[in-house]
Amino acid sequence: MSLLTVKQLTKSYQAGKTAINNLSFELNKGECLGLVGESGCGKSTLARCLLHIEPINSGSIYFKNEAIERLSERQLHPYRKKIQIVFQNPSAALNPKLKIKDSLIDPYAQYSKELNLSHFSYTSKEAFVKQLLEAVELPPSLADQYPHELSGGQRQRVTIARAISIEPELIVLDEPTASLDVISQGAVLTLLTELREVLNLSYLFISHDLAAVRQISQRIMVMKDGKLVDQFNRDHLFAEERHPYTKELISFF
Ligand SMILES: Nc1ncnc2c1ncn2[C@@H]1O[C@H](COP(=O)(O)OP(=O)(O)OP(=O)(O)O)[C@@H](O)[C@H]1O
Repeated sequence: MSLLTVKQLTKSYQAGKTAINNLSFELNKGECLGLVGESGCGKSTLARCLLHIEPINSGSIYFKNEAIERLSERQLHPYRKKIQIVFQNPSAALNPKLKIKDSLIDPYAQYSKELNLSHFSYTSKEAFVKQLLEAVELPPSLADQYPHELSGGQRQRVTIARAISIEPELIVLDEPTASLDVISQGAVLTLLTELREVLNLSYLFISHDLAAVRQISQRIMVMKDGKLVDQFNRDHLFAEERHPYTKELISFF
């Protein structure tokens, strides 16, 4: 079943730059769909358009067959809790003045009246935060610490915990491991894979790093200059019919 369908999406910036050019794809429920391409090809613009952080010029975005690209902020409200995003830089995503427990509770506090959680359960703030920290394999003692007291990898786990706290259906992961060292990267990718299975999540995993995309995704899309140039199952990455640009990315492995 298609969870997210994008049809002929185009986004130009005022400066005249076409960042996304007639892009179409489908993301199926339960899958991790990878999007790879070099810096400046339009990956983050796509993430921002999907989340309505940027307006689009033309095209359609369907979430479970409902067109969401022209919805007002009020109409979008129910979708905001179903689609979460994790950004590259966890330091920018966490308020430095808030303790980890207060950042973690924020989405739940916002949507508590509409939520029907099946994996997590809310009995008290402390207990809920403990469950979230456990889910991302962090010690409960971090709840009372501030972001600057955590490592980069721990901070990214906190932003992941926050994204999963309201049990969304789709998470857009925009370069979530790019700011981490290789060991933390691998551990976060493994964690994301486990969480997808346990929480029945779907991911759009965006990265310039083909190795990371290959590790976590079932299907892979390749983007160049705002266009999709290739799309295939992970097992077909090294197939002869790959686009020359995909082969170029493989050569950097
Ligand atoms: N706010 C903006 N105003 C004008 N042009 C922009 C804006 N944001 C992005 N662009 C341009 O749109 C193109 C796509 O940028 P985008 O950030 O989406 O690429 P990216 O693939 O995510 O790159 P990176 O991995 O470096 O973040 C680039 O040419 C960029 O300069």
